[in-house]
Amino acid sequence: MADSLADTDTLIALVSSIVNDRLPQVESSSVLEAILHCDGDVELAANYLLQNASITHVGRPKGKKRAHSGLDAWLQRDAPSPKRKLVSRKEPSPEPTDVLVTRHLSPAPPRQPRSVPNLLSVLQQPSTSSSPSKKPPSSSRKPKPPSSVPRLPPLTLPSPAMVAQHTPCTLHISILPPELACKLFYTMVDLARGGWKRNKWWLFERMVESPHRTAFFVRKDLGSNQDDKGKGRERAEWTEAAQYWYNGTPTDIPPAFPPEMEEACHIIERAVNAEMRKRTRFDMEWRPPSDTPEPLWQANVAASNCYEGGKETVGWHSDQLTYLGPYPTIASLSLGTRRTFSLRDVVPAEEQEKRHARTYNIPLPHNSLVIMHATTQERFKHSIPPQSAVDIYKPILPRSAFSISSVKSEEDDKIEPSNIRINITFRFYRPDFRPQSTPRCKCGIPMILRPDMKNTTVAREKSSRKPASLTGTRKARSGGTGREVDGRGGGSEEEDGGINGDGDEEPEMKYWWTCYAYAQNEGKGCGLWKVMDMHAEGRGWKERKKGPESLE
Ligand SMILES: O=C(O)CCC(=O)C(=O)O
Ligand SMILES: [Fe+2]
Repeated sequence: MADSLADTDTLIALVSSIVNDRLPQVESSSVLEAILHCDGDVELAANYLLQNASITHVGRPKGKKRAHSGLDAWLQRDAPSPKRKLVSRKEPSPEPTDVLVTRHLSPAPPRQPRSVPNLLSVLQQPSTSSSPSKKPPSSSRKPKPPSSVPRLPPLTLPSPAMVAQHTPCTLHISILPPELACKLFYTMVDLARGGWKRNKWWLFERMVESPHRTAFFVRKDLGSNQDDKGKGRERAEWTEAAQYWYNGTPTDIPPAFPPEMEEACHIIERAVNAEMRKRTRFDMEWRPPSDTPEPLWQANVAASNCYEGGKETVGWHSDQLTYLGPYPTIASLSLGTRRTFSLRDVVPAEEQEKRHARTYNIPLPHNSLVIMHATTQERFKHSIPPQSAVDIYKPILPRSAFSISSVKSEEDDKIEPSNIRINITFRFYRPDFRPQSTPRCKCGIPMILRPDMKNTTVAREKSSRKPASLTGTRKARSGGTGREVDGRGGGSEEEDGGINGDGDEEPEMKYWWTCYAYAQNEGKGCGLWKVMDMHAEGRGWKERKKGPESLE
């Protein structure tokens, strides 16, 4: 998916391009690990890699032309990079032999003052002007807390209770009947082997590739009360949207959910709706029309990832909201080998001098579901980090128990241990964010929607806002759920404004439409961005009430 890969994979490609002269063979998992250790600081991560590769002299070999001078020039324009001395550490002790082993970088060096813009903030923050602009952000250096503010170590959240306490997610163990989970695992592994792709996109002058394989599915039986024509139109539109899962690459018509996925989806929908009914909702969240029997949440697409071994990863990102809209709920099923799902909160601009972000690690066993509730995409980034070792997953039944393949072999009777993790994210693409409504940039390409995670737009507008709204913003950020649970059920539009009161408790999250052409257009785009305006764009349940010209 375009969104999910842009952030950290952008960093990976940038760091790789810097160290490439000296470390042409460096693996993306090692680069990623260096970036994680160095908190997203490109230069520090590059130096760290070079240091770990026992290269003592940082600099360019004489006479060798740098391949990406444009990018380098851009990186260095802000501040020249001084040479840094980094401490070299030892490799960790050898891993046990019954697990997969990949090369593991040593712990992070002591942090150094930054001299190169942090690419995460540069790439994600538009300029402070609210009009469309292609100017890069004026301030790329984030304020940092004084050294007296403690850095909180990563916290492992092994239980559903701890996940709910610290994050806006819920964890559901053994969500599917064991046989169904096992069968779905086999089905997805076979599909992945049959041709799932690594996402590819342009980064400046270089084509980069995701460190895992992926696929996108559209649900055939949407179960809504639309007629066949309506359903057909909706399917066609989401098919068009599918290419954005592949970073804007035009794609074939995505396949329908396989039967096992459909069966799993029904169970997952029940769990998601039960959970959503316990939570209050945001004004900008989706509400089904009051005259339909539709549940609060109904998956109409699914994206799947296959990670083979501990080296395959997905970098820090929040999911692109182009079709999900604000405050989406995403249900993420894990099958196969247990991997760690990491969440890290994004510190808003107004708190950046007061606290550090914290990483939360959730081990996800086979057949577990993480529901990323509203605010997860707005307040946190998530990743599947590389692991030096993974546990082997042993399916409970052999393939032959399911007659999955038409050609039977003796192998089908054996239970093969696996180092593969399959992830399926069930998603609801909103009717009021359907592709025909996506604004286009000057390149003529649909833009992508991203949340203003750092609240830079709100911070800018602070002076013109009423104090109650500020309280609401903070309230929604604190605590695990990111909002108050009032135990009310339902939450159809008839409750009219009651879901978050008069809006005072709703964080004033802003969203930006940004040019996305660069991902496929050899790294070139127009850089256009603009703030999304639900009202002016006719989106959301309030606009739906206003009449026929609205989007639904
Ligand atoms: O594999 C996972 O659990 C996360 C995948 C993910 O974040 C994504 O596909 O957007
Ligand atoms: Fe994601």
